[in-house]
Amino acid sequence: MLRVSGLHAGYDGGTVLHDVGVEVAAGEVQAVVGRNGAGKSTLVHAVAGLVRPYRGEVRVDGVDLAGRPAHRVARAGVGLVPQGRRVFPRLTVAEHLTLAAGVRRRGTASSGPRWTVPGVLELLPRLAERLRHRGDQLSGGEQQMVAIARALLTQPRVLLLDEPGEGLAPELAARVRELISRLASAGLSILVIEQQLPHAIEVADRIAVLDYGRVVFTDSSAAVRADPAPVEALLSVAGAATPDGGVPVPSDQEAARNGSDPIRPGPVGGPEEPAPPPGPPPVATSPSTVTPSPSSAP
Ligand SMILES: Nc1ncnc2c1ncn2[C@@H]1O[C@H](COP(=O)(O)OP(=O)(O)OP(=O)(O)O)[C@@H](O)[C@H]1O
Repeated sequence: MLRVSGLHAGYDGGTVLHDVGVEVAAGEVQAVVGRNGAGKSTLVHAVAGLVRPYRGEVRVDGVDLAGRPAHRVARAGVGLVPQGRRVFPRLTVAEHLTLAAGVRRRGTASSGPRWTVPGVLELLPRLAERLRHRGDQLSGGEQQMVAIARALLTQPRVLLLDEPGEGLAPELAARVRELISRLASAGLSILVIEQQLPHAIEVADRIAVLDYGRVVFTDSSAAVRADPAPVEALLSVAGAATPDGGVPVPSDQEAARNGSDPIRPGPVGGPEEPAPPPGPPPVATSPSTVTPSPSSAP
């Protein structure tokens, strides 16, 4: 399982994530939604070891990985499907898979499925037809499949997906969400960044909203489906660019919640400051409805 607690992270001394906490049980899908620039990718990168947290814990099956470099985090069982896929243009699909299969995981044997190249090709049959194609000859969907296959071949217990449907045709994005559900059924803990709330509700067991680097809402997808208004309200200001295309001005309440002045600072907000009190939305605690089934590998 993945347990992130008290996570503060950012860039060049500026803080983007403030006291972030999130838990993902084995077999569970946790979606994180939030407005542009809320810190979603930073969260994924901090978990994956690509951004070094200032403080806080990133525990995978009880072992704190915070501050370890990305390759060691990967070896400890965290797979990343990055935003934009990051497929190598000159390598073939087969080469991508061979490289990934060569990454050895340290530590105890995985309780989940052990992924092999034939296994991922069975899961993603389209790739079997494209083994000789180079990265730059693949469609966006095929590149996404390569990115997922590559992550699975590192034998993750935790899978992080940063906007996996981005740039894909709706039908293909829906297939990726189906695939995510199947991977969770195989026992993985999955943290997925989703831009669209309906997609998050569809794919996830639980939803968390990140706003200005803080978790301001968390509840089951079922609860959000039944009453999406609170989350929609948190996300709605997202598109509210000012008429002149400038920086949106948060309400006073929002500014108070963020402990900042009403005009949002740029990417790095100066030296790290003590986190102001957490925002008002309650943090729900309803349990996951998913039963892990590690033995049901696809
Ligand atoms: N490498 C970086 N160096 C400095 N600042 C960064 C860097 N990456 C992101 N940021 C800043 O951190 C903040 C959070 O960015 P992040 O990419 O985590 O947000 P996001 O919620 O994923 O946004 P989006 O939905 O637009 O992808 C933004 O203000 C962004 O400009």
